[in-house]
Amino acid sequence: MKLQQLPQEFIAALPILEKIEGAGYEAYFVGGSVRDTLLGKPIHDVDIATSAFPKEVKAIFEHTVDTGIKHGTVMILDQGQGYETTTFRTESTYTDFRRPDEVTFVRSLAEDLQRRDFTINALALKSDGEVIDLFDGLKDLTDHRIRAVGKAEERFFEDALRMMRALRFSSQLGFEIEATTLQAIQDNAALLNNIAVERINTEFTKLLLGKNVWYAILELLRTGVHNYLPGLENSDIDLVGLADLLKQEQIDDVTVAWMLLTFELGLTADDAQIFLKSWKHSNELIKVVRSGLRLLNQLRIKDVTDWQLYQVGTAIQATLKVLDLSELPIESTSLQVRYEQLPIKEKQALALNGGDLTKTLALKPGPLFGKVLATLEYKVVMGELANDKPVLLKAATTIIQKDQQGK
Ligand SMILES: Nc1ccn([C@@H]2O[C@H](COP(=O)(O)OP(=O)(O)OP(=O)(O)O)[C@@H](O)[C@H]2O)c(=O)n1
Ligand SMILES: [Mg+2]
Repeated sequence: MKLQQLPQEFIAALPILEKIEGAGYEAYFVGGSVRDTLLGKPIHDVDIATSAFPKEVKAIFEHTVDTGIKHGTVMILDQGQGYETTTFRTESTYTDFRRPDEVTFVRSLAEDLQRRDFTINALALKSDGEVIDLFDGLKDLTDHRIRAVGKAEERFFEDALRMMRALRFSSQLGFEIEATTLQAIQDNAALLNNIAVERINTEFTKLLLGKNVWYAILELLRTGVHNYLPGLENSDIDLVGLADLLKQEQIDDVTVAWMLLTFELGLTADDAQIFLKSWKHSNELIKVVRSGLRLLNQLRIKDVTDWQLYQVGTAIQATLKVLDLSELPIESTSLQVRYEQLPIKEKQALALNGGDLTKTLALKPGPLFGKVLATLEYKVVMGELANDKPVLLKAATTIIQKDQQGK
C-alpha cells in the first residue's frame, strides 16, 4: 500500500529520511504516528527507525543529542525540531519483564518490527509513502483489532506493561482485543507486579480518558488485570458500576477521571489520598480530588450548605463534571449557579483582613485573631454578614468583646 498524501509533520521530516538514505542506509517512520496517520488522526511525535548505527547517524548530521544512546536512540535537531531516531534492534534476553538485558543493533527492519508490541504499531512508512506491513497490521487497523505481533506471551514477557497498553489502545481507539492476545493477558497479568507504578499510571489514565473506556474496563476485569493495580483488587462491583456510567461518555480531564474513580470506589477524602499516593499522583491532583470528594460524599447524603460549596474552591469545575458523570440524581447547573453567587470565592476577597484587625481594633496576632477572621469568613459566605468593611469591623468588635467576657 502506498500513501499518496503525507501529513505535514512527516513532510517536514522527509529530508531527514532522505539524508539517511543518501548515506546508504534505510530509514522509516514507525510507531504511533504511522498508525494514527492511517486512522486519519492527528499525530504528535514522529519516530524514525534506521539501519544506521548511532555512531553512523551522528556522522551524517551536524546537530544531534544522545537522548538514549545505549538503546540506540539519537535525537536529530533540524529547523528547531527534534526527531528521535532509533537504530533497528532486537532485545535478546529479558529477566525482569521490563527492560532488555541487552540491546542488539541489527540492519534488518523486519527484525526490528518483529519485537514491537501490536501489529497496528508494527507498521513502517518509507519516504516514498510505501507502507511496510509484515504482520497484517493494516487489516487489523481496518477490522479494529489489537493483536500482538507473533506470540503474545513472548511480547508480554519482554515488557509486561504491554498488557496495560493493549487495554489502553482498546479504550482510545475503540478496538477489540483479539482472543489469543486477550487470553495471554489473562494468563500473565501477574507480571504487572514487575512494572513501575508510574508507567502503569500513564497507561491507566489514558485508558480512563479513552472513548471506549467502558469496554476497556470490562476487559480489564475479565482478564483480572485490576487485581494487579494498586487499590483496585476486589473492586469488581465498583468498576462495573463505573463502566456502566461511562457507556455513552468520554472523560476529557485527568483530574475528573481520578475523582470519578475514587468516588465510585466509595472512598473518603483521606482514603482517596492514600489510594492516589499509591499510584504516585501529584500533590496537586490529590488536593483537588480531596476537595471534590468531600462535597460529592456530602451530596450523596443530603444537600450541601453554601459553606461546603465554598470550601471546594478551585476544584469546583472538576467536581461538577464528576457529579454529572456520576449516578447522583443532582443537576450540576443549580450548584454551579449557587457557587457563582457566593459573596466571596476565597479568603482574600474578605473586605477585612488581619491588618485591619491590628490597626483599627488593636488586636494582636494569636488564637483570637484567627478565630475572628474565620468567623467573619463563615458568616459572609453564609450570607449572614455583608462583605463590607464597617459591617465586618463591627462584627469583629462584638466577637472580641464576647470572647473577653467569656474569659
Ligand atoms: N512497550 C512498548 C512500547 C512501545 N513499543 C513500540 O514503540 C512504538 C512507540 O511507542 P510509544 O510512543 O510509547 O507508543 P505509541 O504506539 O506511539 O502510542 P502513542 O500515540 O500513545 O505515543 C510503539 O508504536 C511500538 O511500536 C513497543 O513495542 N512496546
Ligand atoms: Mg508515540
